[in-house]
Amino acid sequence: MSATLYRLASAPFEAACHVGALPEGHRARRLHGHSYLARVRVRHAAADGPCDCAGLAGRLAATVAPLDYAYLNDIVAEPTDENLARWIGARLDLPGVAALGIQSTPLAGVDLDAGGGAHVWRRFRFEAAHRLPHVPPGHPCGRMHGHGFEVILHAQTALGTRDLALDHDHLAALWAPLHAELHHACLNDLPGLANPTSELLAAWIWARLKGVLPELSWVTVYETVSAGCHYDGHHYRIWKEQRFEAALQLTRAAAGDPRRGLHGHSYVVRLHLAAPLDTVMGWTVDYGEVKALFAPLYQQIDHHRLDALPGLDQADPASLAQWLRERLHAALPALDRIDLFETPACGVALCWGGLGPALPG
Ligand SMILES: Nc1nc2c(c(=O)[nH]1)N=C([C@H](O)[C@H](O)COP(=O)(O)OP(=O)(O)OP(=O)(O)O)CN2
Repeated sequence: MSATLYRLASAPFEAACHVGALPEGHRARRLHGHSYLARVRVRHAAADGPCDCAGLAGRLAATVAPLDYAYLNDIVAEPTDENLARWIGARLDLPGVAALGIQSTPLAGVDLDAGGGAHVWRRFRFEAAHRLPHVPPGHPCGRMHGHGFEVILHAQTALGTRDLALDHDHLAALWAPLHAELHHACLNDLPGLANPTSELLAAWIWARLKGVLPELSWVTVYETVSAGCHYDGHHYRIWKEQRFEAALQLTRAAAGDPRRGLHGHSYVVRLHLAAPLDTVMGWTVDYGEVKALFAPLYQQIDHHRLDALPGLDQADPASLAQWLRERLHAALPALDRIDLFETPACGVALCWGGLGPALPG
């Protein structure tokens, strides 16, 4: 199956603003400040040459530099997240931009797609207990345990020429009654959540909100910091994330590029899988099983020199993601996307499933 490769990059900036486009009395009409993060996802074709995600991260950082420690209203008349994303997109001036996003806090942001759509998201957290009643004896999730769950509500809407797609506060207001039910609860005790897997929790939240939020496009549930599930009303997609530490040398980098010499990174790899729900277990694929099936490959890359691995003489993120795909597809047939970050600011997403790339990433 052919795959689509995206370069992913992000760049932070600190800035002050006030947003007059919001209704009278809204707190963001007052002068305030944010630690912003700009994010971009750019489609990369073989004809584009080497897939240099660090180059993209550098270009994005240079593009947002005029916004750093600035009063944004001097630069963008109405500095909503949507307008900041437009401003950055126009100056980045790159072909193949699939999404350009701004998060004004770690809890909220918006991504603009190439078709003029706005994808608004807001992150929430609740602390709860649960156990999974149908797992085999001895499975750790069969015991009563708990998590600091995180949920992202995603809303997709056409933006047109508007300054603002949807106020994040609207998502927060709709979430509030669910938070009251879920926070400090035992999920198994809630009606409809007798088997509270991430998948069934995401579907439960979807069923509760879709009627009052027609723009709802995905619900994301982070069960732990490293694993979670997306649900869009039809499809379940899960991910499992792992970190690894490795060295490499990019012998084909341009003359003078320090990456021609030995260097290293703390990598993050995120494996995404799309599969139908197992109606007995209430999940798609067990996160623990994904980790176990990845383990033999993980042992080859963690605390190793990547360019010494058989079949991987250039260990740039795109080549490494492809290398992992070739070695994982037999063990994990539901795998349909691999995200690989060499730093928090730069990486790739290799996607070959029928569904578009789901956030995060
Ligand atoms: N597809 C699903 N798989 C699993 C679910 C689930 O809801 N859907 N739930 C669990 C457990 O509840 C467990 O607490 C979380 O799983 P896991 O990522 O395996 O937990 P760890 O944090 O312990 O993982 P490590 O990476 O090994 O630290 C299991 N599977």
